[in-house]
Formats: sequence, structure tokens, C-alpha cells
Amino acid sequence: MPKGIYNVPKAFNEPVKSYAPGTKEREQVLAAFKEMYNSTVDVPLYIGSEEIRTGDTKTINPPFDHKKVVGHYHQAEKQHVAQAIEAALKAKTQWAAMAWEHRASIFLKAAELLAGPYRAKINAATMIGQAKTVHQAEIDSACEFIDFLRFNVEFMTKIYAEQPVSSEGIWNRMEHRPLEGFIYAITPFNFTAISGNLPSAPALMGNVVVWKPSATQMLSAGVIMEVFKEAGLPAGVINMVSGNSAMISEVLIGSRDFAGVHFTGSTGVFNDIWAKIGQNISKYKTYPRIVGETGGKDFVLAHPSSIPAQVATALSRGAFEYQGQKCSAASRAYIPKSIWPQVKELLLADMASMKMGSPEDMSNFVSAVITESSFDKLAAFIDAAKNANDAEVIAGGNYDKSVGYFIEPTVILTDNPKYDTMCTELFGPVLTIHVYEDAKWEETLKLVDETSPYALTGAIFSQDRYAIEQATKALENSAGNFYINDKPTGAVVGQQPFGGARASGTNDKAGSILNLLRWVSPRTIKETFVPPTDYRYPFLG
Ligand SMILES: NC(=O)c1ccc[n+]([C@@H]2O[C@H](COP(=O)([O-])OP(=O)(O)OC[C@H]3O[C@@H](n4cnc5c(N)ncnc54)[C@H](O)[C@@H]3O)[C@@H](O)[C@H]2O)c1
Ligand SMILES: N[C@@H](CCC=O)C(=O)O
Repeated sequence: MPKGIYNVPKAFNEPVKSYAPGTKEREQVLAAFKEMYNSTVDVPLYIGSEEIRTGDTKTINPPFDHKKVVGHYHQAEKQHVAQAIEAALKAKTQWAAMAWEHRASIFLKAAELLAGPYRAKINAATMIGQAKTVHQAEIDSACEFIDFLRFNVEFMTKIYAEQPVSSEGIWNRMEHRPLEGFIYAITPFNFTAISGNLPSAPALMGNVVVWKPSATQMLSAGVIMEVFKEAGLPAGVINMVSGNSAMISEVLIGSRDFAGVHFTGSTGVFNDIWAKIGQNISKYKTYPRIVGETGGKDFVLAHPSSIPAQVATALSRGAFEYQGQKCSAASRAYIPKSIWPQVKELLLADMASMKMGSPEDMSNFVSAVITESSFDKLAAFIDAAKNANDAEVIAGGNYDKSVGYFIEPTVILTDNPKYDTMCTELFGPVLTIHVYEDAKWEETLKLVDETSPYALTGAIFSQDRYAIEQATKALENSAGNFYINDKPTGAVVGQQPFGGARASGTNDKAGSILNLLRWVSPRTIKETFVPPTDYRYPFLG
């Protein structure tokens, strides 16, 4: 037990390295890339203290060179998932009882390992396995992951410090217990940082976790487990299983000890998980916490007063960085007629200069999309737009999967504001633009709000403060992360807590105190120093 009321190191955002030619970090990441690309890793299941190799493996292939094999990962069977629950529950008592400063130390050490000795490795794994350019890998797998770890430690101490008042003669205390049971963390392919945060945030608060990464993030998932182990995380606190998602969910959500799910991924999958939890509700020891951050159809709305170069740059970056595979990516835009010719000219010039290929070639701005099924889906939407009466492809539109799953950054222009790609999440480098009459600004605000079921991110551009105020109010429920004169991507931990409502999730704001509060169950303790010894009130005489 602590013998002091400790202060933790002040959290700060990890500075983003430049990787400019001639820098040490560029040399290091390229060396790590080469080494990983020319070897084959074998990613096991991590259950308790064991690394389990089931022999039922799947290959890991870089999306930009899909015939290349850079490793294998092992798939779990039912018995392994049950074993992971057992290992978690076995670790629980000791982990939950460990003094908080030791839990904090483990995750602060993980942050420093990522900032130093593991930086090149985790970035290279993210570049290869998830097809991120070096800058996109750096802001995700290095900086955002480090930020989650550092800031969560600080938030944890704020939660513990928040105490009720005590009136004379009594002492009221609040303790924040971990949940009874285990947490199921399910993570998406597109952010290594999210994969690290979803199991580690509940673990930091004293919980034990079974983590299921995405099949297309296994290369960096393996590195995350290496980092946690080297940081000193005790066996069984975070157990990693991969394989058939439906089977894994059936076992975990079907367990009496299931205490919560920490999910990030698509809305459909989250809805299924919620329904499964509902079906099992009478089985659980405690009501499970359900936290899910899901899809988006994120908008950029320009006012006639906005500056065309700013709008065009926000679209180039917001829509096409990481091939549009951010839940926050700008995927629908509303541009007033008066500035459209300039915005169009600048945007198309930007796009003409974007190079696409392997992340190893650092002159590439974009790379491949994650899988063949994603490629096929995107190609079908592009073809449909080419054949539509109410839409046209005005830039890009080509695709080729012979070597990698390459989809050219594409812009669809539509005069139908409810055109399919204005409403449906595509999750790729496809931006749909609707040009509106300047006089229809207010109608367009309504349109932006009502067009999609999602409410994750959105951006408005304007030089007119009245218009900014009006849009901020009109779009109050349209986005959980709302940007004024900035692109809708790139939230920073501690600065722009992230998440949305409506079909975009439970809005529990990853990278904030609000998220950590979901992983504890407070107990109020009242202690009376001198208890009464007579039941009669004074007025009874
Ligand atoms: N709101 C956010 O913060 C946020 C962040 C990143 C990604 N996303 C969303 O994630 C999606 C893209 O990621 P993805 O393609 O990895 O999503 P996905 O929904 O296909 O997969 C997410 C995770 O769920 C797993 N899964 C699939 N079926 C399952 C089941 N029946 N039971 C349990 N797990 C199951 C997958 O294996 C993966 O680990 C997009 O919709 C994007 O908007 C949202
Ligand atoms: N937090 C990231 C998006 C995560 C989802 O993919 C951003 O703000 O761009």
C-alpha cells in the first residue's frame, strides 16, 4: 500500500518526428522496415504466462504487396478463449490489489519504450501491416499510443483524487474498484494506438482483459504485446487471442464473468455485440459496461466567406491521408457555388501531385487499402458513380489490385445531396462533394445534420463569425468532434477527446477521464468517529 500521496509525471504530448531526409529517425525506421519486410514473424496467442502456437495459422501480407508474406499469426480455438478467461481471472486478485503507482509505472514505462527503443519497430510494423506512410504511422503507433498511456495515468490519479466532502465527526471516502470479472477489448485495423489503448485503459484501472485484435493488424499487435511484457505487465492481465470473431465473442460474451466490452470498429459489428450482450443479460454477475466507438460519415462544410486554399487543403488531407481509412475522414463535403471553381482547381492540383505506392518510398502520400474486400467494395462504389445520372467522378477513379490494393484518391461530384456516397460510410479514399447555392446556407446546415445516421466528426470553414456561431448551434448533435477552420481528422489525446454519438458510438471519449470512469465501480465509504449510543432525538426530552 502507498506510503505517500504521490504525484505522477505531468503528461505531455509526444512530439511528432519529421522523418525528413538525413534524419536519424528516418534511417532507423527504414532499417526496421527492411528487417521486418525480409523476415517472417510468428505471432502467438498470449494467454497468462504462455505464448501459444496452435498451428492453425493465417499469413500476414502487406496490403501494398499482397503476395508477400511477412509473417503468420495463430488462431485460437474455443478452448483457448476459455483458457484466456481463466488466465485473466487468475491474475485478477493480485492485479486489482496492486498499489496504483505500480500499475502506473508499468504503463509509463511502456510509453517510454515506445518513445525510444520500440519506436522504429512499432512504426515499421504499422507501415507494413496496415500500409501507413511513415508520418501516419508516427502520429498513430508512436505518438498517439504514447499519449494514451501517459495521459491515462494522469486521468487515473484525478479520478482517485476526486473525493466527497465530509461533515463534522465523519469521514466520507470514495474508492474506485475495478469491475467484477474481465473486460473484452475488440480493436479495429486502422489505428495501432487504439489497439494499444482499448486493452490498456481498463487494465490501468485494475481490470483484467481479454483482447481480440483485428486480423489485419496482427503485425503491430504482436509488437504491442512485446512492449507490455517488457514494461513488466504481469502475466494474465492482458491476454491476446485472435481467430474467428464470432466464436471468440460467443465464448467471452457468454461468460458469467463478462464485465464489459471496450470496442472500436464498425457500427454493424457493435450492434451485433450489443444484441448478444442483451441476450445473455440475466447470466452476468454484474451489469456489463458497453463502450463502443463506431463508424462515421464525416463532413466538411464551407461557408461562402471561407478561404478556398484552406478548404482545399482540409479536403486533400482530411479525405485522403491514410487512404481515407480513418473513422474521422472527410467523406462528404458541401461547397458554395461561388468558391467551388477555386476549391476544385486547388483540390484537383493537389490530387494530381499525390503519389501512391509502398510506404518504404517516402515520397508516397498514400498507399493501398487494407484488404481485397475493401478494395472490391470501393471499386464498386466508384463504378456506380461513373454510371450514375446524378453523380460523376471528377478526379481519380482508377484502381488496380494486381500488386497491392490500390485505389486512386477519388472525388465524386453530385447534385443529389442524398446520393449514396453522401450517406454511406465507405472507409476509403473517396470523397463526395455537393455544391450548394450560396443563398441556401441555412438549408445546407439542416442537410448536413440530417443526411447520415452518424455523428462522429465534422468541420466548418468560415471567416464570418455569425456563420460560425450559427453552424456551431445548428450542428450541435451532428458531430462529437467539431472543427472550426480545420480538417476533421487528427484529434490529439488530452486536447481533443475523441468520439461521437448517434450511430457513431457511446461517445465515451477515448483519451479522456470519461473513458476511464467506465472501467471502475465506485464504492462510497462512510466512517463515523463517535457513533451515537442512544436512539432518542434530543427533542423527545
Ligand atoms: N469511432 C472511432 O473512434 C473509430 C476509430 C477507428 C475505427 N472506427 C470504425 O471502425 C471501422 C473500421 O475498422 P474495421 O474494419 O477493423 O472494423 P470492423 O467492425 O470490421 O472490425 C472491428 C473489430 O471487430 C471484430 N469483429 C468483427 N466481427 C465481430 C464479432 N462478431 N464479434 C466480435 N468482434 C468482431 C474485428 O475482427 C475487429 O477486431 C469503421 O467503421 C470505422 O469508422 C471507429
Ligand atoms: N482519432 C483519429 C481517428 C481514429 C479513427 O479512425 C482522428 O482524430 O483522426
